[in-house]
Amino acid sequence: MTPVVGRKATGLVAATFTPLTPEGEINLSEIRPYIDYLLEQQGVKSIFVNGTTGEGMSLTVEERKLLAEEWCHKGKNKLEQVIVHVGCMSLKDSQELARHAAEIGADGIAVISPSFFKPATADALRMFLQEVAAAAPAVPFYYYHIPAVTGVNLRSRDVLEGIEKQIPSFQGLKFSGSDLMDFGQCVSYSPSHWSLLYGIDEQLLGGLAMGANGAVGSTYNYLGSSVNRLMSAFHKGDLPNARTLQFQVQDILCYAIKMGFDLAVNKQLMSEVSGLALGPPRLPLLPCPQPKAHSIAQRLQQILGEQ
Ligand SMILES: CC(=O)N[C@@H]([C@@H](O)[C@H](O)[C@H](O)CO)[C@@H](O)CC(=O)C(=O)O
Repeated sequence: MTPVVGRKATGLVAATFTPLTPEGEINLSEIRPYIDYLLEQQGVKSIFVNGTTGEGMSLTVEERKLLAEEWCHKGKNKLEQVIVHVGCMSLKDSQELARHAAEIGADGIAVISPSFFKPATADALRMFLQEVAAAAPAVPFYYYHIPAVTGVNLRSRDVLEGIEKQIPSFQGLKFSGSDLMDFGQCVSYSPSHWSLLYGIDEQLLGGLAMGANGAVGSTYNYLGSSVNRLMSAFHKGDLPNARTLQFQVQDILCYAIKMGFDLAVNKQLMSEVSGLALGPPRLPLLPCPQPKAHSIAQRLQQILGEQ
């Protein structure tokens, strides 16, 4: 089978939050202004939807389809890439979402490992990924590694072994892990058309040094402009400046962690910084008290103002 070679994803990719109404229903009307905010205020041109930040696993298949469709339609001719996360606990649900992503013209699909019944080996995980990818064979495919959330600690490098033979549409890896040796081994194994996207925002510089082509993360929703400068400084070889900008991200997150940082806080923080009405998270996540997010947003402005 001829390999599918998609456009290589590079630069910053915002892992989007899912806008909900105060009543907890998906709020599609907020998606157009959200895209405009990312482009105009943060200089972020690509998005990753229905992932961890988007509470994809807490949404129904139908809701995920509606959201993916809205992000793709409203992002058309504006965004560079819309990558849709289609991973589910059920292979059948993942295949349904993969087929749907193909129909709506997604630029890529990504799949996380199932985490209730976990794959016992890298081979088992690759077989799962292969079955999902086969449902949308013309759509560039990414494996999404996030061991702290899934509890699946298989080395990504083992998952990538021979993967293009099984998945001709394989396009890259979204690596949200802290094991830079495993990430480095993935980079050194990768053909040049793959895209290796790093996913721990507070240590992006380490990922870039190891060879990441870009980054996917939640904080690029509201720190994109600053992290774009970090990436440019790195690519120009200006490490002191890149480090200063990375330390700012770390200072913001350290403050947020002290205040009790989780996805609910992160989502409310994005609402505070952007002015978008993203609504509450979905249970079992509990809404973040507004003053907490407000305090983090103030610290963020202060730290960014200090540059
Ligand atoms: C566990 C987690 O949510 N990780 C985030 C990071 O962007 C994370 O929020 C950030 O590094 C702050 O810790 C991303 O890797 C997740 C992500 O890209 C996604 O939403 O799919």
